Amino acid sequence: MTADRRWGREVLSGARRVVVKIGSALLTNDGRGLDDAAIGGWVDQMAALHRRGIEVVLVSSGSIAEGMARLGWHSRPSAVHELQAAAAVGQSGLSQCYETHFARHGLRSAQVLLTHDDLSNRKRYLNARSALRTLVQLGVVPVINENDTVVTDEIRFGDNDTLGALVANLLEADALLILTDQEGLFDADPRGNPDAKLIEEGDADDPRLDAMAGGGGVLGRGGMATKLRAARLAARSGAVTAIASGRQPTVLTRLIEGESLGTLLHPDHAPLAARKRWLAGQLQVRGTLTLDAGAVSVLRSQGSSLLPVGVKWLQGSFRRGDMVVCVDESGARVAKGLINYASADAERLLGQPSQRIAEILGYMEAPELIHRDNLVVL
Ligand SMILES: Nc1ncnc2c1ncn2[C@@H]1O[C@H](COP(=O)(O)OP(=O)(O)O)[C@@H](O)[C@H]1O
Ligand SMILES: N[C@@H](CCC(=O)OP(=O)(O)O)C(=O)O
Repeated sequence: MTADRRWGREVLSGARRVVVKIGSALLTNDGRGLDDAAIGGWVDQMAALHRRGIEVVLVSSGSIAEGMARLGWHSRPSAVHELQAAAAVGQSGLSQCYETHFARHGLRSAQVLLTHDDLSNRKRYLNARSALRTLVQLGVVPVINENDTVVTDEIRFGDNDTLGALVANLLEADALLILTDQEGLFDADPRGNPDAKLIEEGDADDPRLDAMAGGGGVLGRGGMATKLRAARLAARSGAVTAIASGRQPTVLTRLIEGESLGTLLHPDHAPLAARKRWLAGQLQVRGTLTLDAGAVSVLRSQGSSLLPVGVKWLQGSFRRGDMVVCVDESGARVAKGLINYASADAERLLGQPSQRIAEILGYMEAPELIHRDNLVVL
């Protein structure tokens, strides 16, 4: 993957707006509260980027670890309400820590806590976008985390890599810089494979990367699997993703200067329109449609709407307007979109030409199951 040199590191040198994500594996002293000195070092680097005129948005984990330390808890609780309480206590500490360090550079920071709902409801998504844009225009560094105290397990980002990518989409950032406890993405998890080799550069959508990226460590949540997924999401708005060690001295400045450090994952396609990116970022999917080969081909090659005639099977219980995923006959994901019919009605339309919809259902909402404006090919 390093042999293909069509990309180049210089893309980072031209970045005007970056999202920096700092993971749990780095932020805490082995799970015992925040590593204040290390955080101070990253803030120094972010301030240096800011001085160069680069807009910086930070996504930072660490609330639960800091909350546990403040509450004197030695092991991570498993009960949700305890985790939520720890997050509430720890988030103040996290915010305070960043504020103090940014203030040393004369910079203001702002705490922004988001939930999946904030980004899946289109109105709230647009609100979040304008608030964040305003903060950035004011020269403030937004410090974003998931609002762990109010989210339920069913609908959460869980890992902050995904949140970082969605923020990169939201703000059309040029780059997502993920700092973690490894030098980058290796061809196998270096924890169990001492001979694993660093992937220096690649295409975010390269399917060969899937087998390499494993799960997370004790403190982190998603591991490389969620970082790879984040790179793919970020690529949808044209952002390049760097995954690098937060322990490398001046890692952020060196990345921006184009130094060969960590892993760089490039977008392989033109950025999607904002609405399609929003669709792609939706995590909650209510049903699955299995498409025949013809439907898969027109969706992929022509960006067509999905008609009932091309759908073979359906799973799940959903309402009109819910998000469903479309797969091919081997189960591989092809597209996602908002469906025009509830599952009970959609079921009756499978394999049928659109002209028969009114006759079968007694009404016709639309000739297609998913209109192409509401469909994103994955
Ligand atoms: N192919 C891989 N290359 C590098 N790290 C990997 C790989 N697969 C799994 N990992 C693991 O991912 C971990 C980093 O992810 P995680 O623990 O979630 O950290 P963070 O809190 O920074 O998101 C590493 O400690 C590493 O053990
Ligand atoms: N939102 C959580 C962090 C989630 C998390 O650990 O994510 P990650 O840093 O991607 O492994 C917190 O602040 O504790």
